[in-house]
Amino acid sequence: MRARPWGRGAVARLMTPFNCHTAHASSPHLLLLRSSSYSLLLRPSRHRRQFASDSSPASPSAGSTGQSSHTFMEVVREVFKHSSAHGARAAIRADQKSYGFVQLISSALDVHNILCRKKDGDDSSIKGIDGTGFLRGARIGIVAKPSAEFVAGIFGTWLSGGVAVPLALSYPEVELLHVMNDSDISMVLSTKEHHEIMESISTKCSTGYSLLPSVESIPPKIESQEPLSSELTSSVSSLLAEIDSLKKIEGNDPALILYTSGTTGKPKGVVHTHKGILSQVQILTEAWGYQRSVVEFMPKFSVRGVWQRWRESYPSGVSKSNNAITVFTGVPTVYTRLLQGYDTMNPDEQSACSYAAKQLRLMMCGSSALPSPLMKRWEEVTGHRLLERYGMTEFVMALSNPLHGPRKEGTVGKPLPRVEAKIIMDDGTETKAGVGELCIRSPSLFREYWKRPEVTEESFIDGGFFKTGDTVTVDEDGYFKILGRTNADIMKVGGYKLSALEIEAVLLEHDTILECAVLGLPDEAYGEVICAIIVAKEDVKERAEPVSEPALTLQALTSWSKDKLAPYKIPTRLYLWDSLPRNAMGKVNKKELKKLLQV
Ligand SMILES: Nc1ncnc2c1ncn2[C@@H]1O[C@H](COP(=O)(O)OP(=O)(O)OP(=O)(O)O)[C@@H](O)[C@H]1O
Repeated sequence: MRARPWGRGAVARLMTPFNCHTAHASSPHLLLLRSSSYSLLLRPSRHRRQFASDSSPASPSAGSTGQSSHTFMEVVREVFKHSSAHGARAAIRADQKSYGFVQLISSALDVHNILCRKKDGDDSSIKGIDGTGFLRGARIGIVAKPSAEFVAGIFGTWLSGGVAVPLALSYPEVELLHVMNDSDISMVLSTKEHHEIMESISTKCSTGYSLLPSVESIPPKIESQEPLSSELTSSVSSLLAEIDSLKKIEGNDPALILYTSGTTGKPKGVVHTHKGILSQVQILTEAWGYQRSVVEFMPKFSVRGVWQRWRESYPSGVSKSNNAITVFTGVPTVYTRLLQGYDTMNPDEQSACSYAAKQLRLMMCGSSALPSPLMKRWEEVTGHRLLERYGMTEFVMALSNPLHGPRKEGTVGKPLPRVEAKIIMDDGTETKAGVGELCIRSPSLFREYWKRPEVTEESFIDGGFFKTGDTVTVDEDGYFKILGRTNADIMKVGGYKLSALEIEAVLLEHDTILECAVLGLPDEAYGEVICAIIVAKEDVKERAEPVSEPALTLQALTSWSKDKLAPYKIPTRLYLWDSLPRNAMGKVNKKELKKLLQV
């Protein structure tokens, strides 16, 4: 492994307790693309120069060359070059440590040497490697919590011409084996904490295995904006020369395979290209006003940890900290849990937390429907009207409520810049105001499902629009409303097509109901009947249990629903559960629930 490019002293002169932004992604595969799981924290740069949106859409480079880039790695390289001219820049924070581009690139080159076995001078045993040490699209599995090591692993794979396959830590072994075999992984890279398990699984799959090198962090309390020492400048130059000597990756080359969460079937490998990833970064930078920023990972979600981090960012009555968080994004369950934590605090803590949360620039929500009572309560507590957006593994983000302008409750907003959306009805014709399947065309669209050409073909309609499988409608202002997954949330009851999400939204207004899932169960007379699974609020449960009464009866629910839902939309079966089974994304797998309830 290469010696680190600088000594401690040199690093110490570099670092700036800096102002960029901080992001967390709970699931490694979403790191660069969508912080769709539980939180994304961003803080802005003091410098107004933007990472991508200040450039024209076709010219996303960091700006120093004025040339357009075709891959995210070219952008990273430009930023890296720029950093070397203006001093060190932190790019990532995790576990209270900062990591700059220089450290990340240095580590990425170490990864490249591991993958291509340059160190030993031997021919690599990696399947797919060519004579020049280029991986030619070989798949590299990466197992690491959200961390600098994870990022360096991805960058190192890309520098080597490989395709990164992030492997979720939460996968049970059988699913891990499915993903590794399906994507035909050549080598697995993992951090020390997963060494044992990953080495043994790699052996079972006859796959190469190596540890990810650890990334050196920037020592704390480093003066900001200090120019690089001459020693470091020459290290940077040699790193850049090393990168330049590598074979170039092209925009259309595959970069990532992300496995779908499997809500609607066995996980499929979604292949994203370098060009597509770069487009997604540009689109979101423009739509959500991202600036050059530091990404801060919170490897493990903690209610207390999030509130605490906001309070540290904005202490009451004192000016904000240098590392202040400015953007946060989560799935609805995250906001529910944050509010539960808030409710257990004393009034002083509550007011400090509310004050801190109010100071953030932006808070977003997505991945599943945001219940109205949750949206309202969050606004009361933090002053933030959550920006709801819609995304999917296949194109990452496509629709969003606006950064500036009305954020409409119950909708996911309009198409993002350069994204087109249309609604196709059952007969294949387009509707401008009716109900149908949402189809998306976007520069960020995936290329194909890995090794599933038929499924890929079936998923597109003429003109390159991708069929999302979601049933939607659009209002008079062009805001889209998600009615649900066509094959899981759309119920066919006595000739009516009903949206489970719409019924859930109404039920959640009931005082007793904390969470609910509505689904259709087979019925001979009606085709399907509406079934509601309900989790009652804690205080209601506590009152009901001692007197052995249910927290809610079907009769009570029916009479409450009468003036809120049409008669054919009122559930006719009710289950009271202690909790709803949710996957890592906080989603309920209705296909599984249906199987369970039909037994
Ligand atoms: N804001 C939102 N409101 C309602 N639903 C949403 C929202 N954002 C995303 N979704 C749902 O999440 C889906 C995309 O999630 P993801 O790509 O993880 O797939 P999945 O359905 O969870 O899994 P799989 O593709 O394996 O079936 C969308 O198709 C949509 O049904």
